[in-house]
Amino acid sequence: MLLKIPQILDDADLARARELLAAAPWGDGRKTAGRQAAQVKNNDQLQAGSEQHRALQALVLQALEAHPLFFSATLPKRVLPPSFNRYAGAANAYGSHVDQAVRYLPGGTQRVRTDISCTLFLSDPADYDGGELVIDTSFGEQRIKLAAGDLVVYPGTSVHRVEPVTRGVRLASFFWIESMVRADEQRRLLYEMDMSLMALRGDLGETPELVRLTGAYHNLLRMWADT
Ligand SMILES: O=C(O)CCC(=O)C(=O)O
Ligand SMILES: [Fe+2]
Repeated sequence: MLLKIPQILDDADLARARELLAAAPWGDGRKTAGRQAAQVKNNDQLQAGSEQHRALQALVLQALEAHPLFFSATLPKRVLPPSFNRYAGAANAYGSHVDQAVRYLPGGTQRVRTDISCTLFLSDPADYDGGELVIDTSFGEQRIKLAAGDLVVYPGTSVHRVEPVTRGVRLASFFWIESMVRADEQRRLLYEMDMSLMALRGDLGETPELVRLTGAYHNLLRMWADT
C-alpha cells in the first residue's frame, strides 16, 4: 500500500528541523547503501552521531508517534532511527533500487525487516525542481513530491528512485519499519477497516454493529499480528 500521510510535522517542527539540518555535519550517502544501491546513489547524508542528528531523530519519532494515521497505516513493531538526505545539483539523484530487506538497529545486534519504506519531505516543493520519488507499483509508476512535513509510506519490496534535482535543494528524512503485520495486503485491509470504523462512529455514534465490527478488527489484528 502506497499512502501519503499529510502534516506529520507542523510549521514549528519544520523550522526546528531545518535549523538543525543547517548546523549538522553531512557526508557521502553511499556509505550506508548496499552494493547495488551504492552504484546508483549520489546524494549527501547526515552523519550519524552528531547532537543535531540525535535531536532530528527524536523530533521525527515523536511526531510519528503523535500521528494517529501513522500507527493505523503501518502497525509498527520496530522503527529504524530516521536518516536524513540532501540532493542539491543535477548530479544528485538515486537510481532504481530496492531497499535492503534487513537492517540493524544501532548497536548492530538487533535485526529489523524493512516491510515499509518511508520518506518524510522536509523542503518546500517550490524551492526545487526534480527530486520526485518515483515508485513502481502494480498500477504503474507513482511520482511523489509532497509538501514539507508530509510523509509517504510504501512497500519495502518496491523498485524506486529519486529523480535528479535540477534546481534548489531537496531535504528529506527516510527510514524503515518492521510492521506487526508482515503482509502488505493484510495491513491495507486493516487500515481501510479502521478508517471506515472511525468515520462510521463519527456519523452514527456507538451502535451494537459498530461494537461487533470493531471487535472483528481487533480479532483480525490478533490473528495476524506478530508483536
Ligand atoms: O530520498 C528519498 O526519498 C528516498 C531515499 C531512498 O530511496 C533510500 O535512501 O533508500
Ligand atoms: Fe530506497
